[in-house]
Amino acid sequence: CPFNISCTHDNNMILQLPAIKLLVNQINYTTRVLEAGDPDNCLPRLFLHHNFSSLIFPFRITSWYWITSPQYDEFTNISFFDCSSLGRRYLMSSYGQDMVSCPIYMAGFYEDMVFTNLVSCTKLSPRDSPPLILSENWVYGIQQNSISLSWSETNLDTRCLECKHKSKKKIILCSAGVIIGSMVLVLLFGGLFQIYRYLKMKDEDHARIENFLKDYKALKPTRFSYADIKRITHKHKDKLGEGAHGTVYKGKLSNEIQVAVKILSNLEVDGKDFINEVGTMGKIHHINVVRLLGFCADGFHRALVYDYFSNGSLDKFISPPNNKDNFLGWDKLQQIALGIANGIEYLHQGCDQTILHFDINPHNVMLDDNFTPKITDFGLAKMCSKNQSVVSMTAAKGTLGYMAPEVFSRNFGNVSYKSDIYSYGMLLLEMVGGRKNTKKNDDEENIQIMYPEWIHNLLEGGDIQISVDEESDFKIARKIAIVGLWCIQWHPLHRPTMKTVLQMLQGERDKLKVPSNPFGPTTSTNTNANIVVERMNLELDVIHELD
Ligand SMILES: Nc1ncnc2c1ncn2[C@@H]1O[C@H](COP(=O)(O)OP(=O)(O)OP(=O)(O)O)[C@@H](O)[C@H]1O
Repeated sequence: CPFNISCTHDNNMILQLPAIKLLVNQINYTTRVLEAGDPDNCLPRLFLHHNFSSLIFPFRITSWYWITSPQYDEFTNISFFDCSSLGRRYLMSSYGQDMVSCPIYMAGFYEDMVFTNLVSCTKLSPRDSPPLILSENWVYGIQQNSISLSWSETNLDTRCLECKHKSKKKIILCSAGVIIGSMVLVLLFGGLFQIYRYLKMKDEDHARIENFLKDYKALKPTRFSYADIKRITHKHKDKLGEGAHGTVYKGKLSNEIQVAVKILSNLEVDGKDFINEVGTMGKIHHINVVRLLGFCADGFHRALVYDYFSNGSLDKFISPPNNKDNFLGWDKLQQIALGIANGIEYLHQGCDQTILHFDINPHNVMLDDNFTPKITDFGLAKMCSKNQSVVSMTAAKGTLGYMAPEVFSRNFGNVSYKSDIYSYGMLLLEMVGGRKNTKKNDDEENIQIMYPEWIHNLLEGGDIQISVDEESDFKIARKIAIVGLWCIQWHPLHRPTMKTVLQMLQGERDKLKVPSNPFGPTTSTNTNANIVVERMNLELDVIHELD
């Protein structure tokens, strides 16, 4: 269409022609005439500047009178006046009508200048356009802001004249449609999102379970072939050390985890240590217990695979505090003492069965990168039911210097979890004193076990061998020493449980009572006293093997 008819929101019909816009008052499709006006109420202005007939193409200007009786129509020369200085409603047209809001006045040849007050207006002479001659009826209509336009059936498609204005009903329907559509969309997307979330959750659940099962499997020690062990240790390339039961090598699992592999010596024919180690360590998990990652039982070859600890074992760090190279500091030593106590408490109380280690000593405590202690070497461990207070033992076992007296002889009482407490006490005293409680004789064969009497001297203020720079350090050293002394009481009944040990280590240090010196008041400045065999002169019971 060369023009456009649309409807405004206040239900007005607008005829948009290429250069001008007219307000349509009515359309008669039968007579093919529409009546229109200037939206600004000033049709004369459109005639002043433009060749009007070209502006309204394809419509033609027409008159109702002319349509009905053209013989009455008279044509006249047109003049234009600018009456803006008069203001509105002042001008009277020759037809006796008020002129409203249009400052331009279109006057016919016979216009009464005085009556219409045109003498007060300025006459305009349209420069570009030729002199305009219009019918009187048109002039009247134009002054009233109304003009009739006709179209011929041939040059206009009637569909172009249909108002595209949406009716209120349509708007309501449309809005309702949009709202309902949006709601349906929201519900649809909401539903889809819920389904997506549900599926995602299911996926995550599945992945979680898979990961759990993977971890769960990894928690159980893996069985390796000897070929695996050779591959893990790169054919025993990196030796970490050698103990009584075998040699330890550094290695790497396929997932780059560093491990320590203990290859048990073939001399160990009955394999009890191996069974003990796998049987106990495979079941337990605690921050202060070394994790057994795997084992190998392949023909005569037996091996145990543990987490690797770069700081090695605690014994490396037991040295007099004035040896600054290896000394960890009293705070760290206290943390280590607490960690080991936690580990032992877990073994005694935290599992289905009580696990007695029987070989607590500084060699069997590994230190991880943060110096968190990890108890290892469960070769001598024994599992017993929780309500079993006494353990039958067929032979003394453990490491000299840390073995409880009752493990040597029943004269001192029954073997029980208190035997581990004794070993732990000895370990504590070694940590405080930075010295061994065993001494090799000249022949290197006989090992003398020393009672750390020096500790009593220390606590009584007589020992000057521990160098502590600060008061707080001295308090830690004193606390560890007192707890150590309680743990190494001759009689198992007098030793505290691990729970009590933990309370003592965590509690206020000043409140701890020093246990009595088993040797009575002594004037000796000797820092060690020989235990059991020499001072107590006790006869040891022979413990018979039962099985
Ligand atoms: N998991 C580990 N990570 C790093 N080093 C380790 C690990 N286990 C053992 N070692 C080192 O290997 C060496 C030998 O250890 P092993 O436990 O065989 O002997 P031990 O504890 O010294 O003596 P024993 O056999 O009498 O218990 C030690 O120096 C120890 O520090």
